[in-house]
Amino acid sequence: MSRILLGVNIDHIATLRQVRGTHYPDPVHAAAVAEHAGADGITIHLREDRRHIIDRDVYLLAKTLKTRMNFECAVTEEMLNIACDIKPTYVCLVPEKREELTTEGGLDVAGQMDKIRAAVTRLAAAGIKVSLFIDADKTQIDAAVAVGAPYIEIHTGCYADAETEAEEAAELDRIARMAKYAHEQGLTVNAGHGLHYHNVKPIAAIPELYELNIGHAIVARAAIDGLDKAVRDMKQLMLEGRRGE
Ligand SMILES: CC(=O)[C@@H](O)[C@H](O)COP(=O)(O)O
Ligand SMILES: NCC(=O)COP(=O)(O)O
Repeated sequence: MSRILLGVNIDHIATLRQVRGTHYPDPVHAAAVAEHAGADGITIHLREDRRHIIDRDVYLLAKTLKTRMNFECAVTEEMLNIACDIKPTYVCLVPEKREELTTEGGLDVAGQMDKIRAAVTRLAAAGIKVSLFIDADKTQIDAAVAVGAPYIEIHTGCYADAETEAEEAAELDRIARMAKYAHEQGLTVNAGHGLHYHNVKPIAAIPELYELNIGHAIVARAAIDGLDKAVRDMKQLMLEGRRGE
């Protein structure tokens, strides 16, 4: 049985911080905890609107991570400049829409080959391993090979959002077939988006997948699992305050 790796996406630790403009919770701290718990890598998405991860996080994490950074970003001059400056182990190029709630689909590599090839070439020249976040689609896989990307990440959002068992099974089958196809083309194949504790096992069973990137569900689980201690700690501090301690 081959190994499958977990990249923990900590974007939504930063979301909690940004919605209140506080200094906590700190994604740098969260990354250290995730690494201690066995994360094989840390994924962050520096969105152009800085809605969660901010530049300060990226630069600090580049210094503090013990594993490796998977830096997700849009294909813009600003983001490519930051990537080449910090030189993470991986850069995953993703599509971005300003108003979207979350990433809605894969990058259209086939529709902008020259632009993506130039970005891949530039990042590779800086010593970065480049991944393309794409749908489980043969045309996009062929395009990823053609532009010289060594990695892809298959967008699992359609599988995660499936409303019926039949739809979910069809999406799983498509992801499994395309992971095999991409692997046969020489690509290292990752997957992610929308994976959670009830849908991850069938995806993890696909033998060609090298790593899964999972964030929202892990952060959500942490909030519930940590709530008991968090309430107890607050009550204890209140008691100490009342006693004048
Ligand atoms: C590309 C991807 O799937 C992740 O970066 C995800 O998008 C992070 O969460 P948000 O979409 O909420 O920024
Ligand atoms: N690229 C997918 C990712 O990093 C995590 O996505 P999600 O688990 O937060 O939906």
